[in-house]
Amino acid sequence: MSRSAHPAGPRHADVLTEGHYSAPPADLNALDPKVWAHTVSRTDDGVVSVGGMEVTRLAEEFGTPAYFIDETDFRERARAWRTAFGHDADVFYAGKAFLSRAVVRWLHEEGLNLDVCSGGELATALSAGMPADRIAFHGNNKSEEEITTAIVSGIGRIVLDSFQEIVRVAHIAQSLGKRQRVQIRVTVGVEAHTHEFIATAHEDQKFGIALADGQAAEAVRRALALDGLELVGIHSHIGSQIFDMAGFEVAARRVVSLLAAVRDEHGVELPEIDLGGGLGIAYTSDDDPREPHEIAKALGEIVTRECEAAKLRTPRISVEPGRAIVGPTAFTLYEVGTIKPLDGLRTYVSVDGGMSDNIRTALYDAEYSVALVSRTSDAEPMLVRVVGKHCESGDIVVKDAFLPSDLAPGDLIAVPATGAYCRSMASNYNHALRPPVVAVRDGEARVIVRRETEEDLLRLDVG
Ligand SMILES: Cc1ncc(COP(=O)(O)O)c(C=O)c1O
Ligand SMILES: N[C@@H](CCCC[NH3+])C(=O)O
Repeated sequence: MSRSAHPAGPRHADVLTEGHYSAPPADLNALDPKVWAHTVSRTDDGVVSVGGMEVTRLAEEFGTPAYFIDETDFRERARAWRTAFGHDADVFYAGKAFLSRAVVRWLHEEGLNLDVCSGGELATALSAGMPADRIAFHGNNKSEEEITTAIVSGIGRIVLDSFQEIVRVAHIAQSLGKRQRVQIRVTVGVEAHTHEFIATAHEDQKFGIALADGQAAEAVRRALALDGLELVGIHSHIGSQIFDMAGFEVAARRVVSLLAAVRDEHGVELPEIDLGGGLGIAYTSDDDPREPHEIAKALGEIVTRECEAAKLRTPRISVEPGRAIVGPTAFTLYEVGTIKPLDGLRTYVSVDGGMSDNIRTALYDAEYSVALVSRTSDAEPMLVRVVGKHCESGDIVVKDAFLPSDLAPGDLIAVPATGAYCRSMASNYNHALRPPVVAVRDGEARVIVRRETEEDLLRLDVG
């Protein structure tokens, strides 16, 4: 990302902080469709609307901070993934990105499957009517209780993450008189180009069983020998917020070579491979994500080519996009509070939320965009840092951005692309009340996850 001098005069931000900022956009009132949900636009009076509802009205009715999710956009993106992969592949939405019962129903209606990674996500999915056989269960440390519940519910597959878990799941399934469909998660030894904390295919991290040193082959050997397991495939997930397809290509190639090795050793052709999620989205105008049909085509071609070369039947492919479906469909609406210009640096704009509703900036140095949405402005751009109200100097929502210099307390600003890993990673730090998620569609808004109350907090405090 390029750096530029601050338009309003001499600034020392370049030397004094690690912030990265582009030149201010030509038009601060413009909303880049790359980062905003599909139905977001400005009305003639300058107020931003989503799903046919103006944010000023939404703020009045639902308060701030709040997440607004564009249901039409969510459904369109889910459908685009399903149709891109067609009948020969399955799309499992990764519930960790954001899960609620309404979301489960939308997914079910749009024909997607679901990946869960905890008993809580499984309970949410089942309670909203997702058929158990369309659910996959992930995690590096599933409890015996979670495994039992999953098997009893008739879950479609459990993704085995370690040697110990192979034995554990087999034992539980057998004691329940069942044979559980499973995949083995392997680490293919790829360094995905993303933040260290969200890269998962290199060896020195907690997920999966390494392909290296014959470990994955040994895991297959053990799984095939256990009566409680029906080994149906191999799983790889290389990390998250990735734009470069090269890592997926290497992963696909290595997984197919394991399938060939399994066929050669055991005479068994495993019928499935899962290539995980991890596809990046646009958080700022500098990001250029790929469309689902491009991704589907690229992955399908590699797998087919590699299988032909290895004389294998092409396995059924599945993928697990989370962020790429839900991320762009929501924004967080905040009310501006204190505005503090720091001479020679930037202006700190405090909002009524912060790291409790979006931890990603503090955790991953994530970049976001921001816009004034309750009105337009022709004022000069000012370099801002949007910060929350928590007791941390790292409580930053948007590290570097431009907002109009006439910004005032009471204005509404919105941060787009907060559908993934914001509400799902929200916390009660400083006893913050987690914001609601409001679904907007065709001029109607309804709460799908309500705002927390002080009673909710106190209910857990039984001392
Ligand atoms: C196993 C697995 N599948 C799918 C996902 C979803 O990733 P993303 O939201 O980046 O698509 C994750 C999270 O990174 C994951 O760990
Ligand atoms: N929570 C991460 C992604 C990790 C996904 C789970 N493996 C994020 O916000 O980007």
